[in-house]
Amino acid sequence: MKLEHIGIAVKSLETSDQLFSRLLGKDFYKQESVEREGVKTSFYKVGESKIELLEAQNNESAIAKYLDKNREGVHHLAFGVENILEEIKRLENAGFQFISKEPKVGADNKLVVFLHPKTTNGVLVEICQEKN
Ligand SMILES: CC[C@H](C(=O)O)C(=O)SCCNC(=O)CCNC(=O)[C@H](O)C(C)(C)COP(=O)(O)OP(=O)(O)OC[C@H]1O[C@@H](n2cnc3c(N)ncnc32)[C@H](O)[C@@H]1OP(=O)(O)O
Ligand SMILES: [Co+2]
Repeated sequence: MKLEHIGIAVKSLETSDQLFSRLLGKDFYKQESVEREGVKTSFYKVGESKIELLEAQNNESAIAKYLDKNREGVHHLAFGVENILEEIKRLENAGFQFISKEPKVGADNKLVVFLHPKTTNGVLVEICQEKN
């Protein structure tokens, strides 16, 4: 398992891209929209890990709802695993609760599931695996 990315909820990708490019001294390597999640993302490589900036594309988006109640900032931690189905079994046996147990297509060529923050010490956790 590795820290695959840190997801940061932002109001404006354009504004935050300028800030993070200045902060990291590099531009995003990819921008991608995930229709199902109603988000547009920018990805920045930071060593072995990544920063994922997320802007809501509609009011139904989890990011929109999050920003209705919270200021911009760290939204989730994503852990990369070799086999997401095995990891789901291990985590379920370990007592963690999933928002949905069915892996879905995420951004940056991944399959993703999310654990509910009420079972992860208040931190929204994404589990992701490279799509073959
Ligand atoms: C997949 C594309 C991309 C990728 O990397 O590939 C992404 O990362 S997309 C990221 C955006 N999508 C998601 O976050 C999907 C999973 N999230 C959800 O399903 C919801 O956001 C959920 C279930 C975590 C919360 O939704 P809900 O409608 O229940 O919102 P509430 O405001 O009522 O929150 C309930 C409860 O959870 C706490 N909460 C909500 N969001 C977070 C968060 N990001 N981190 C920590 N805690 C969170 C909230 O404070 C409430 O707690 P309570 O004690 O009940 O007040
Ligand atoms: Co993510």
